[in-house]
Amino acid sequence: MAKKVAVLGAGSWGSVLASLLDENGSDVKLWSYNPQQVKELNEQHTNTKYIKNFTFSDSLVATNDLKEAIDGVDYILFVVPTQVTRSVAKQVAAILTERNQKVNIIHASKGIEEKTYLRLSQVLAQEIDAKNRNSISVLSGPSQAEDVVTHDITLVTVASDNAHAAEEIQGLFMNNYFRVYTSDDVIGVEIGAALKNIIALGAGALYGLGYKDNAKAALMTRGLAEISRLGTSFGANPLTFIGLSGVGDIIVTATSTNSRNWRAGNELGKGHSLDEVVKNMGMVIEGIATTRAAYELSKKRGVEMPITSAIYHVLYDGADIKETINQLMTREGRSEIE
Ligand SMILES: NC(=O)C1=CN([C@@H]2O[C@H](COP(=O)(O)OP(=O)(O)OC[C@H]3O[C@@H](n4cnc5c(N)ncnc54)[C@H](OP(=O)(O)O)[C@@H]3O)[C@@H](O)[C@H]2O)C=CC1
Ligand SMILES: O=C(CO)COP(=O)(O)O
Repeated sequence: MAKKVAVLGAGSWGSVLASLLDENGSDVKLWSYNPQQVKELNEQHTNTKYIKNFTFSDSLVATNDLKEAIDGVDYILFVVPTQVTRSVAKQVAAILTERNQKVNIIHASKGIEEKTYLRLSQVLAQEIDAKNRNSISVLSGPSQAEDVVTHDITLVTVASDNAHAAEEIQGLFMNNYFRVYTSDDVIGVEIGAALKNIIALGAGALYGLGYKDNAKAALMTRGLAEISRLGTSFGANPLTFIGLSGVGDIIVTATSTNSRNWRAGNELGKGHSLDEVVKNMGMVIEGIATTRAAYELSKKRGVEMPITSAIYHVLYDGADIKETINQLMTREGRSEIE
């Protein structure tokens, strides 16, 4: 029997994942808090603000009513921006508790919550009572929505606290263009996914400033080194960082001109202000808040993260980008592997 899935968040990624699940035969409800967007999805079968030149199948149903969206579902997939995940989870939790309903939770968002420094599986575990959930899983990897919607070959990972749930979710999403691997390293997958956005911002900025391929490779490689340092300090498996949600996602996000983080960095590199960049993007640029969260987290944990720190000072202290790059390059020499 078809699994019932509620997809919460109808931005680029939520609507494309909902479409993929619908295509795979799941019974999908796509929830958006924006009634205009729901109307457009149900009547025109388009989502023009977020996914250009694409018509969704008329079997994909959107709703503005959260109670209706999650009624009787097997899975709830959260795909709202990181910093609003807690508020949506609170609303979901109240409904599940009232109905005494038990579900499997998945999220596909990429970030660290500001102030609490929590990964999203931790946020969801705090908000949704254990008696209302069987499992919490994260779906992540190099997967630009714009490429998934055109059926480009895409490989991702589902990491879970429950091996059986990971395999079920793998089956739910897999098809001939979307291949899913399982993992038990929730910490590594979430940290890799969240922090690669910082590196994508940096890669875009380097490009905007006129730096070339060597600079990009340097940033991506040393960026991954510091992400791994932070991740392993929390107990992540180091091998996760050379997998899809580590190096894989850095490659796509730090090189794709579709990446919002890369594009934002590029605009900053060309001299535009952060306010201007955020205003013109009209979509979430997760790396901005996650840079601050990761910077503060690295200080608290005593983990050295020079690239994150440099990008933090550019974003939040108005530091000059060229001068910041010069400071990074002229630090004392050291061994590559420490
Ligand atoms: N886009 C991609 O290719 C990929 C994105 N991701 C991750 O998925 C997550 C979502 O990204 P994406 O879909 O691209 O983001 P978008 O900016 O495209 O869309 C965000 C969606 O969230 C909605 N939203 C904003 N605030 C709230 C709120 N308070 N409550 C409910 N809904 C809200 C927006 O509605 P409104 O329009 O009304 O503001 C919009 O529908 C991010 O963490 C991102 O890193 C992961 C892999 C790929
Ligand atoms: O995470 C992504 C691809 O894997 C999408 O990144 P952006 O949010 O930068 O577009």
